[in-house]
Amino acid sequence: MSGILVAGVDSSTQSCKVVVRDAETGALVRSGSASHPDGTEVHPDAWWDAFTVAAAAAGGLGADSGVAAIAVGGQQHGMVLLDADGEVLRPALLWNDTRSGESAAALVDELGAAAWAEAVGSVPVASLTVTKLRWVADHEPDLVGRIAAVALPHDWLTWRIAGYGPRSQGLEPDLGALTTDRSDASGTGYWGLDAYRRDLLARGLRVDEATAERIVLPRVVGPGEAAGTTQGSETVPAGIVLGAGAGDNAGAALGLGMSAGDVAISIGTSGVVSAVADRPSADASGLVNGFADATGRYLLLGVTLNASRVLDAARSILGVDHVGLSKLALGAPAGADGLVLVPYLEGERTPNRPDATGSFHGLRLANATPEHVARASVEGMLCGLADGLDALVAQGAEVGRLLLIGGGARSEAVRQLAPSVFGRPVEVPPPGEYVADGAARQAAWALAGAAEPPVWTGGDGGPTLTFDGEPTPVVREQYAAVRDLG
Ligand SMILES: Nc1ncnc2c1ncn2[C@@H]1O[C@H](COP(=O)(O)OP(=O)(O)O)[C@@H](O)[C@H]1O
Ligand SMILES: O=C(CO)[C@@H](O)[C@H](O)COP(=O)(O)O
Repeated sequence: MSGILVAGVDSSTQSCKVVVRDAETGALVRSGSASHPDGTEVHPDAWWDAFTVAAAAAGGLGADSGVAAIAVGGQQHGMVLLDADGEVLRPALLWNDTRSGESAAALVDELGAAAWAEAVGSVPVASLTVTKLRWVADHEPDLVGRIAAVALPHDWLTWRIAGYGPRSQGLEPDLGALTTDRSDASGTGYWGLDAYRRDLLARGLRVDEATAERIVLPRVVGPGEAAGTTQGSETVPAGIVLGAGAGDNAGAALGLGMSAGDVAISIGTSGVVSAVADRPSADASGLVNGFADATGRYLLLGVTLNASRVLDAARSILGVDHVGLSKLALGAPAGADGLVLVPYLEGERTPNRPDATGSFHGLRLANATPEHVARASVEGMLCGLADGLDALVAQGAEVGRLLLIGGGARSEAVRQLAPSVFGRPVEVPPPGEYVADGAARQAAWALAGAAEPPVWTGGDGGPTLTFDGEPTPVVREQYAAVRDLG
């Protein structure tokens, strides 16, 4: 142990988690978390409030805490609009807010899917920030002229931690101090993998390029670079080094130490299949997002809107807890005797169906049991992810290990059924906060000023478990037969 500590933050959809680790070994020293409000439209102040509670639960960041650097991983794509006084112009529209589905379709019509994929690595869907800007231009046009800066959740929280904020709260609204990193910038739809595309920002907002030039976009801090140091506030003292931070999926890749052949399957609010790559990708089908990672490489992502909350919904239907749902699911046969859940409970992004709803198919007297409903829920959610894995493979991703992470990976049923649905063994690293860990590693990297991220050996979470099982192709076959029926 070095005695020097670093903090990593995961400001995710449902909560804020803070880990404090030893800068040299990476050993976990303290952690804390706090919930975020429900909903797909959230005032950023709620992220700050949750951060302050989570940081306090993690022992605080005060001068005597030993924390010398901090970085923030965050839910991607959320649109934070600020005016010249640093005031939030409207609640942030989150990645899972699908009201901009028509705006996404319009943007794709205007340029063509292939041109978008070439320009920014992704074809716009409702999740991407640029579609939310178009929605504002079309539905809240009075706001457009007041936009002085556009930021993402991790950018805004980093800025607040640095000590900046709205003038009305007595803070310095220095918009020029906003920072981001390649990974999060690459999810906006107006960053061309090495520079902002002001023309696409202008297109999103329906303004001319001169106007788009005047809007502050966060400075893109390079991997391992420091974004600055904190100014000092009630929660965070002055002089703490700020790492660049990252989009949560890039943060998880860094936290897991993913290399070629590793594919992470994250079951959080979003379901994410991701792999690091040496080259950018441009999937004109729109199934795979070509983002950047947090180390200077790239990240291929297949993302669904429906993952852990499908299990939460099944628990609510069946009136059971997590353990109860697993027991029920494991009590029915593979394929749930023909009962299939297409789990588009929040609309869907992959495939692009922002207005879809979920549906059960194949319900008969014989399979109308809690066990079958539980089984179909777990299998339906996993089938959505398996489709995402296929899309990544079609883009050339190499699949060596499958690593299952996120809150849903704690489910015994998910662990046991995933290998049969994916047709491959699955590794489950010890339960942990891999996004926050990745951010902590970034913080240590920025603090060291080294060329490469630190190699951490202070493992603390227990063994990685391997799950295997006979492939059950019938599960995916019957899912594929009804998936597109609506
Ligand atoms: N044992 C468990 N089994 C299944 N799901 C779980 C379990 N524990 C937590 N979860 C689910 O994990 C989700 C939160 O996971 P997390 O990865 O933190 O999400 P996010 O990053 O989107 O905020 C919640 O929907 C919660 O119900
Ligand atoms: O939209 C994406 C990635 O493109 C999501 O992965 C969000 O980044 C939210 O992540 P969670 O809060 O569900 O972990």
